Amino acid sequence: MSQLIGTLVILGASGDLSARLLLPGLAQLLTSEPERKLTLIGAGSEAWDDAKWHEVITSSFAEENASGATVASILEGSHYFQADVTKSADLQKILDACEGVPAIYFALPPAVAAAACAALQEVTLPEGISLALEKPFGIDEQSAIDLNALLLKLVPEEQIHRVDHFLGRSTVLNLLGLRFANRIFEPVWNAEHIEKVEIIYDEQLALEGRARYYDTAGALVDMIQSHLLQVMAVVAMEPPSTLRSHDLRDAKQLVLRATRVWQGDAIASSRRARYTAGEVQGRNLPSYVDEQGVDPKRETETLAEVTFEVNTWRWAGIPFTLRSGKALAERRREIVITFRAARQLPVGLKGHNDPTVLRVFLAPDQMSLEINVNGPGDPYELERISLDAHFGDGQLLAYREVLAGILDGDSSLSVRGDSAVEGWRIVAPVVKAWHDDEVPIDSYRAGSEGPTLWPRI
Ligand SMILES: NC(=O)C1=CN([C@@H]2O[C@H](COP(=O)(O)OP(=O)(O)OC[C@H]3O[C@@H](n4cnc5c(N)ncnc54)[C@H](OP(=O)(O)O)[C@@H]3O)[C@@H](O)[C@H]2O)C=CC1
Ligand SMILES: O=C1O[C@H](COP(=O)(O)O)[C@@H](O)[C@H](O)[C@H]1O
Repeated sequence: MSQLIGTLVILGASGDLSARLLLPGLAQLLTSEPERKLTLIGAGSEAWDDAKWHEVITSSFAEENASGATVASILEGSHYFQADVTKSADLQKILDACEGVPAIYFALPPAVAAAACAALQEVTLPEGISLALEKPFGIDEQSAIDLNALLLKLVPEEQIHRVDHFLGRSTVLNLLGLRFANRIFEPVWNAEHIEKVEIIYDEQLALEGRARYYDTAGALVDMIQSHLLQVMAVVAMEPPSTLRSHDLRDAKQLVLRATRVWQGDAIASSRRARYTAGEVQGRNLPSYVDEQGVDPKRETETLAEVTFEVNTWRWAGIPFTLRSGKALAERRREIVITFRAARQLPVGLKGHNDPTVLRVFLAPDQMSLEINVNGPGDPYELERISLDAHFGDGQLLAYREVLAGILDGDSSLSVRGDSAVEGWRIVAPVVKAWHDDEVPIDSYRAGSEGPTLWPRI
């Protein structure tokens, strides 16, 4: 750890991301690495004072049982600024109060974050300042290109962190270790031996009061355009020679550049649906369209599934299906690699020649390898077993890793500008087909496994 940043400024400090994810992540980081020295500044439109801000920090830190001298000093030295962060004068005042090199975290709605970046053009920026932006980065390919151009007028690429907390996950690093530190996987990690790849992120959580953002995004933009395509890029990348930022990001970008909707047919290779009233884990949920702040005319999907192809020598012809949805029966967060079945079973072996399946589970980090063995009983009869393993500590918060990257100036796990644009390019045909109503919006009961007619993956 060699920390470059002296002050972390959270713009949008009164929002959900700040209280629920950023502050607990910071608490975990500072508790486990007490040698870090940091000043924390919060800014937002709410008329809070320092006392109210300290209350918010204290309550978020308590969730992680934060303790230690750094944690105490954070509270003591932290200030809150009521500000309109789209005004240069307000931003200048905040930056003038920073100690050491600041990092600005834009925990703001995307349009406000873009306006705040525009306002930074009129501000004197301290040398070395880092800018951390949340997803969605822009609202389409062109706006992402424009936002990149604006950011690059302010700071060099190395000082921009386009946060994708799925890349902060130790699971993704575990995936690299699994693939590249074992001789048994890499030689079969290709179209010759793999039949299909699925990346599934089913949530039991529903809208959770986030209509203001979610109703204009939907599951495709919220999860597939950003997080799941990034995870797919890690699954499909060529072996990087180092884990340094350039190598890792180049390898991911090569995958994304080669990716398009399956057979170029956005209508046939995508599905969308929206939940109706139901019960999830004992919670009664209204229909999505009846949630406060939702405009039913937008036809926002809460479940999206899209199949892509990666047109490289390694992957040509292999479907990569990405799915994510809310208010589903089960929480499923897994990467499923289905291998091709054995070419031929020796005559005499009975039972199914089921393909080997490798499942990598995301948070908590686990894996299972489902294989055929000659189990107990009839030794000629094949049986299915699963070799299960837990990767290290499943308790690390993704935002702890995100914040560590920002504070240490390590952008290897954040999304590079060209990658952010590529994500929009890849999903654009699906966005258009859905917008033009060429793919019907199905429905599913909250607490179910999804629309009954959808094949289960
Ligand atoms: N919440 C989550 O689970 C996740 C969120 N994200 C991303 O994080 C970002 C923020 O999301 P979230 O926290 O949920 O959103 P919220 O709406 O909860 O918070 C946004 C905050 O920004 C403030 N704000 C808006 N406009 C201004 C302004 N002009 N000046 C100062 N403050 C302003 C809001 O204040 P006010 O309410 O007073 O307008 C609010 O405190 C989004 O890009 C989202 O996609 C990413 C991953 C997960
Ligand atoms: O970015 C987002 O991610 C969460 C899912 O991530 P998790 O780490 O909280 O499981 C998702 O619920 C949310 O809609 C999305 O904006």
